[in-house]
Amino acid sequence: MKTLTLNPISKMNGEVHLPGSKSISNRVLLLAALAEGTTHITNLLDSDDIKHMLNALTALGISYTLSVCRTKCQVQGIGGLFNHPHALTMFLGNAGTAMRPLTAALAASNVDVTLTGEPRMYERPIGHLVDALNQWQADIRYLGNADFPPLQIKGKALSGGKMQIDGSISSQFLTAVLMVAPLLDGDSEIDIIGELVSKPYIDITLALMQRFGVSVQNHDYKRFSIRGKQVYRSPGQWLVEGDASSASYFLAAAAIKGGSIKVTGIGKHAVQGDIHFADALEAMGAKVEWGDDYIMVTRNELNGIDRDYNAIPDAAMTIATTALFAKGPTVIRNVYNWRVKETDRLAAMATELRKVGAEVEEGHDYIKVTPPATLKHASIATYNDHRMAMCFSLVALSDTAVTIEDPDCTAKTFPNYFSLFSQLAG
Ligand SMILES: O=C(O)C1=C[C@@H](OP(=O)(O)O)[C@@H](O)[C@H](O)C1
Ligand SMILES: C=C(OP(=O)(O)O)C(=O)O
Repeated sequence: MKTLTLNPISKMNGEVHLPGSKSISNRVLLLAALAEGTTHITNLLDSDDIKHMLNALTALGISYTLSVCRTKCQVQGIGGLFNHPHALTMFLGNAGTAMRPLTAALAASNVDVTLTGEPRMYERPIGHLVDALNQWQADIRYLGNADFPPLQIKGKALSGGKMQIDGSISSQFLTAVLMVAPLLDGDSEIDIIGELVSKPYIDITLALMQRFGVSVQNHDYKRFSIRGKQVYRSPGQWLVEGDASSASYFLAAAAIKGGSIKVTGIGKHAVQGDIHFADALEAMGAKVEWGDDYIMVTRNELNGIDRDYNAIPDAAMTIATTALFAKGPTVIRNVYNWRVKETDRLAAMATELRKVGAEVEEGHDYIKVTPPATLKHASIATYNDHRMAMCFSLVALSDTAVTIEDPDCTAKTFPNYFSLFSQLAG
């Protein structure tokens, strides 16, 4: 297996222009395909998750042109739901932002599609979404285990109406039904069962739908009302914000071993909740400066903090390895759904943090990290989880090297992460 050893780094400094947000890239591609008009997207993310969405759109007959660098894309919208005469099979890798929204959009389209993915995708639950769509009389079958992909979808016109959806495991299920609801014949009223997780991702969905001309009434994240028979209209140009989750590794690196690092492409007005990772770093002691199009972090003494990270589950992983450099313990709370992402992230994080010498308490939905006096060299297993690989690069900001197994797993969201990270070292 390929490994990458990062030698100890004494200082991190510089500026990074962030690749486009994964969450926004895949939403905009889908909305642009369903909209009337042409959407000219710039700063599109070029990574595996986005390739899966693009391949799905190709299979469905959507016309688009992609620039050579794959960060500019011009999408010709079809002004409504998909319509494809032949049965299709689509491989969606491990991209939640492709699998979940496409499941809802295809269930309401004139298509016959089998959705497949990587082995881990077959362990990531989708039952809450399928149960919800069944209340609208969708025809979706499990081809493997009940409640998990692969799925067979015989799409047909759905008329919307009342729906109850469980929001306690993933917000992506709600995102999926919100995006399709305006295109149905009838009005929809969606009630959330349980406490909705990862709420800021719903804000991203609603903000993007708004830019495509459709508004949703949000009753305190407990009920959503959407009129049917609407049309998405392309806003014309779309500049994708930088990826705030990807920014977290650089901002944490600055907090630990700056100097200062400035990330550009996101700023104080960004729509992604993960920009608030910078608030957590500030609460730990780092200095943070916010601009319209940048966030800059400067090193300071770091202290462990105890927080609820339900709103920012992806960036919260970066707090777990930043904790190795803080005084006192750090507690990351209310992240049960780490267990159903690229790997069981609570278990993986606990195992790998212990390898570098940390004392770790792994709870049902939290992790407590107490740093060691000195870090130990270790070979870090990454579980085909891009964020495990990126988080553990921070261990090199010590007097100890770190070896990252299968570093190429960052291709899911950030193929050139390690080269950008190394450029800031010195
Ligand atoms: O909607 C999105 O773009 C995402 C929502 C989050 O998932 P959950 O809602 O499952 O927590 C996040 O972890 C994922 O990386 C992207
Ligand atoms: C959970 C993640 O991905 P997905 O969009 O596949 O859910 C992630 O990127 O951390």
